[in-house]
Amino acid sequence: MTAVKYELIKVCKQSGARLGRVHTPHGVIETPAFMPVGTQATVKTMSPEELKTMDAHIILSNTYHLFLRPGHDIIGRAGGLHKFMNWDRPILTDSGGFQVFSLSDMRKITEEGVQFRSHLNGDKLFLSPEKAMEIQNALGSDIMMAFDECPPYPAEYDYVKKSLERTTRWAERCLNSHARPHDQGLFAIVQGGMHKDLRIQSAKDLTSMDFPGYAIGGLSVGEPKHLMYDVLDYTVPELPAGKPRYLMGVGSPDALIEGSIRGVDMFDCVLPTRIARNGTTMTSQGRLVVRNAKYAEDFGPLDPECSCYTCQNYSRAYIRHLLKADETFGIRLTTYHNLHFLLQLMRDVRQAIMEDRLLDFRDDFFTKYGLFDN
Ligand SMILES: CC(C)(C)OC(=O)NCc1c[nH]c2nc(N)[nH]c(=O)c12
Ligand SMILES: [Zn+2]
Repeated sequence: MTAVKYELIKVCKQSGARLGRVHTPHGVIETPAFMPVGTQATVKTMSPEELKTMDAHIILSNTYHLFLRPGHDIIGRAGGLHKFMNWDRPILTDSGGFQVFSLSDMRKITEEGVQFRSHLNGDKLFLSPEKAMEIQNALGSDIMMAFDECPPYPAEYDYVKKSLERTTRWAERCLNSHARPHDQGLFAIVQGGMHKDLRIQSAKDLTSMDFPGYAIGGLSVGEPKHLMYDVLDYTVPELPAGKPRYLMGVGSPDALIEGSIRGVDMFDCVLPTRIARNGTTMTSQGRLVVRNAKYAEDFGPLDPECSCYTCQNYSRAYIRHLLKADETFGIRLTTYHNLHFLLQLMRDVRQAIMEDRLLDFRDDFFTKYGLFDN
């Protein structure tokens, strides 16, 4: 019995987007959902209480990083990741495959798995489907990701085909080796680059194994956005309507809306936390770089339409001062606002689906956010 179940609530009559719920051992996720990223067992500078105040239903963490430091065995002995980081809502852990390819060099891929050197101390390490399952079981995440290869972009057709076929074999090994002591859900990851026939082959092979959910990997890797949307247009329909669809690494406001319209239910992205650290914020009027000198005496909030803690209590001038003075509180304020902005955007998307008007919502949002300019 898998304790991760998708409940389809309704389909938007105007856009075809879905409103749903993902039930997990640690609670329910309203979808479409944005998942804040907490790679090293923390959503940078945010406390669990602040994440609950902005009503994040689920956060991400990462097998590769936690395997390297502090070690999944320590976290296991601490009682698992929920206890270790004091987060009692759902956690999704990425499988580490992607991070090996993007973070460490000196790596060697074989059918068995991937040999690589730690990007921290150069230690020779090895990750395989079985190892990735062992680590995620020790972490006790509610949703685990299968061990996959995210091919570089662009990549040769033959390489992408060989890679997706190995990713499918790896997914099967995860399913078979995946003992679910915590009733964890295991999502497979569809690959296939930007090739329609390969994406459909990957989706068909994986859905024939009946996973509790399906992720779409290998996108948002530098391809133009319209190409990502084309891939979604022909890949999402290959996935079962009764299971969640998770688009990995995607999180700009326009991509969250366009992905929801194409039937995606879950998203994650480091964007809101990463750009916050260099003083870039997302507001209803578009991006605002609060470090800019023009805000030195701007005593208004980051976003006049935002109800978050940052916008209720602090001015652009104050936040700019903190960032210029390298005061950590400044990054906490921009991070809090950016995460709240995307979580609020997804609440508005869910409301628009409920009222069958998501396409109208998209047009209004894009006009205000200045997305028709670029
Ligand atoms: C470049 C960024 C990170 C924005 O996006 C991607 O690389 N997108 C793809 C991606 C993100 N996270 C993944 N995890 C796994 N297992 N596999 C993947 O393909 C991906
Ligand atoms: Zn705000």
